[in-house]
Order: sequence, then structure tokens, then C-alpha cells
Amino acid sequence: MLKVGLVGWRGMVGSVLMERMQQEGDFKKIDATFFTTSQTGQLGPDFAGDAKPLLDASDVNELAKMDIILTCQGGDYTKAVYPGLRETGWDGYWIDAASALRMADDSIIVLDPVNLDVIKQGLEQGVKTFVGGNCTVSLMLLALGGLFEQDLIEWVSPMTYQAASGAGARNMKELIAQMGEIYSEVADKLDPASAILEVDKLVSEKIKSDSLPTDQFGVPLAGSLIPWIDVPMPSGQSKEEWKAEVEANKILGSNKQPIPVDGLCVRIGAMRCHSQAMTIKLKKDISVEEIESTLASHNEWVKVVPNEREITSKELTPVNVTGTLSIPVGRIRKLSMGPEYISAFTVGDQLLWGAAEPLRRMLRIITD
Ligand SMILES: NC(=O)C1=CN([C@@H]2O[C@H](COP(=O)(O)OP(=O)(O)OC[C@H]3O[C@@H](n4cnc5c(N)ncnc54)[C@H](OP(=O)(O)O)[C@@H]3O)[C@@H](O)[C@H]2O)C=CC1
Ligand SMILES: N[C@@H](CC(=O)OP(=O)(O)O)C(=O)O
Repeated sequence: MLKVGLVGWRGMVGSVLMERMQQEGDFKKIDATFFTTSQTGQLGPDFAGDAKPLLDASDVNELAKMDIILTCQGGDYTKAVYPGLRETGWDGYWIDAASALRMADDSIIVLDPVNLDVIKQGLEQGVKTFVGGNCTVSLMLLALGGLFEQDLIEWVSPMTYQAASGAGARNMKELIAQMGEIYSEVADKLDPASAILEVDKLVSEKIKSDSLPTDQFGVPLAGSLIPWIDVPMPSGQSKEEWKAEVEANKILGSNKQPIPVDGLCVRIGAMRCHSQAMTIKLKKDISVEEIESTLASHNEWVKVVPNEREITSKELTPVNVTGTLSIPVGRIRKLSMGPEYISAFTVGDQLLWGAAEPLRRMLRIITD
């Protein structure tokens, strides 16, 4: 059995990964060792059998004993440990959730339902570094995989509605705290007879006041939104927006003739599902029925939702998708700009397919 070092297993992404690995029986296939950046020597988890003391995640000698290291610890950890570990001559597989190594020449961004051929070719050529993609990128490619595979897309403009979880566990808690404080302000005024303008005024004043907790987001998110995610780029894009095109084309293996993928990324008050409204220019005029069947047949997780009010309101929502691997895509219709222009809307759990699942499946590709 291959020795697998797990780093970042108790964080938010790591916990979702551990849950999926237990569900899929992955621990039976590997010899797991748990590392930590803050709890060396404390008793580790028992996912893989008897709990053992945690090893120091910065100890290159211990890391180098592993055949595979899988980390969800974050980019700072990767930057601090990875170069030194490789410099020792360690030639194991490094599987990473962080963005730090995604665009490196010797890494592959993994999303096997979309790029298993790229992954297999990389393994044959001796590639040893595999990185999960940005959540919005992976979720978009799973939803539109059929159209990309058939080379039907000229360009896509995804406008995102990203959940609080993408910013971290503390941000999720802050969103709930903001919601609670806003509710408390008017809880005794929500009866049908109360004056709505008075309620609205109190709510607006509460959101604008300095009393809401905003340490994580910097501004209120509940009752509002934030049309900027991550740091600015010289192009005027946010880094989250920049990732869409470069990562999507790297995953698809289309870097030489990149497909334009560009839009605005917006943080909204959802918990852990990212949604995206996409404007797509197709390379040719094909019927909505053909588009739907092409999308539906691409992978086992994508589900086409008919462009009807009731089913869309029930199924194409963060509430419906949260905690599942399902990738619904709907609102597919021709736009008035011309027959090659279509709209689509998709939702996906950003901690499952958006983060943990591609890594878990990459581990299985190596170990099986
Ligand atoms: N959040 C997301 O949506 C996505 C995140 N990623 C990547 O994954 C990385 C990790 O993200 P995320 O899981 O959200 O980070 P977390 O902050 O939840 O966890 C990161 C680490 O913090 C340490 N930690 C300290 N206190 C606690 C605590 N009370 N509970 C749990 N862990 C604690 C743990 O390390 P230790 O055990 O060593 O102390 C843990 O591995 C990100 O930096 C990013 O690079 C990738 C895709 C999506
Ligand atoms: N930036 C994403 C989450 C994330 O961690 O992305 P990345 O893996 O590209 O750093 C969000 O805020 O929703």
C-alpha cells in the first residue's frame, strides 16, 4: 500500500475530504499518516484505524518518507514546504488544494471527468504535482463539459454568485452572525400589520451601522453583496476573475488556442454553493434540445433542469445542491443577440466538486 501523508485534514476543505474518503472506503486502500502545523504529538484522528500521534507538517524528513502527500492546508504552507521537499530529491506525488502551484509548468490541474486524458498523459510522462482547480472554474467546466468536449464554445462570460465558504470558515460564521443581528433588530415588527417602510428603515440603518461584525469580510454581506473577490490584477480583473480563463484552458489542455472565459465574480450571502449565470457564444447555431442532450450526457453529476419556473426554483438553487455532488444546469435558452448566443445557470457545492472531490479522485487514480 502506498504511504499517504495528509496535511490540512481538519480544516474546512480537509474535513469534507475526510468525510468523502470514509464514504468511499479510500482509507482501506492507503497507508495514511496525519500531519499538523500546530498540534505535533497530539493524538490524530482514527479515520484510518488506530489513532496515532500527529507528525510535524514542516518536518521534511518525515514528509519525504511518504509516496504521496495530499494537502488542504493552504498556499502559504505549500510555498513554505514544497520547494524544500523537492530539493531533497523527493520524487513522490504532491496533491494540493491551494492555488500556489496551479499554473506551474510541471503541474496539472485535476478535474478528471473533464481532463482524465490530460491526467493520464501527465502520469505517463512522469508528472508528480497535481492541483485542484479554483472552485468556480471546476464547477463551470463540470456543468458545461459537454459543450467544451464537442468544441462548441467560442467564448463564455460567467457572472458568479459565490458563497461565504469560499472565503473560509470564519466568514461563514460572520455571515450568520450578521443575519442574526439584522433579524433581532426587527423581530418584534414582522407581523402582517406592521409598516414595511419602518422595518426596511431599521434594517438599512442596522446594516449601515458599525455594529455588525465585519472583521472577516470587511463590509456587511448579509442583506448586501460584494462585487469583488481576491486581489486586483493589472488588467482590472479581480484575481478570481483572472483564474477563470487561465485555469479553464489549462484544465482543457487548450492553452495554445485559449477559449476566452471572462466575467465578474461576486460574493453573496449563500453558505457553501457557488452559482454562475453564463452567457455563451457557440461556434454554430444548434438547437436547445441538442445543447441540453450534449450537456446531460457528459458526466454522471451534471443534470439539465428544464427552463421552467417551478422546477428551476426548486432544483437550481444553493439550498437544493448543498452537501451533494450534483451539478444542475438550467435556464438554457437562446438570447436575443443571435442564434449562437445562449444563457445557462449552474450551481455547485464549492467544498465538494469545488475543492475536495477532484483531489480525492486524483488520489484514487494514483492508488488504484
Ligand atoms: N475554502 C475554500 O473554498 C477552498 C479552499 N482551498 C484551499 O484550501 C486551503 C484551506 O482552506 P480551508 O479548509 O477553508 O482552511 P481552514 O482555515 O478551515 O483550515 C486550514 C488549517 O487551519 C488549521 N486550524 C487551526 N484552527 C483550526 C480549527 N479550529 N479547526 C480546523 N482547523 C484549524 C488546521 O491546520 P493544523 O491542523 O495544521 O493546525 C487546518 O488544516 C485554502 O487556503 C485554499 O488554499 C481550495 C479550494 C476552495
Ligand atoms: N477564492 C474562492 C475560494 C478559493 O479558495 O479559491 P482558490 O482555490 O482558487 O484559492 C472563493 O472565494 O470562493
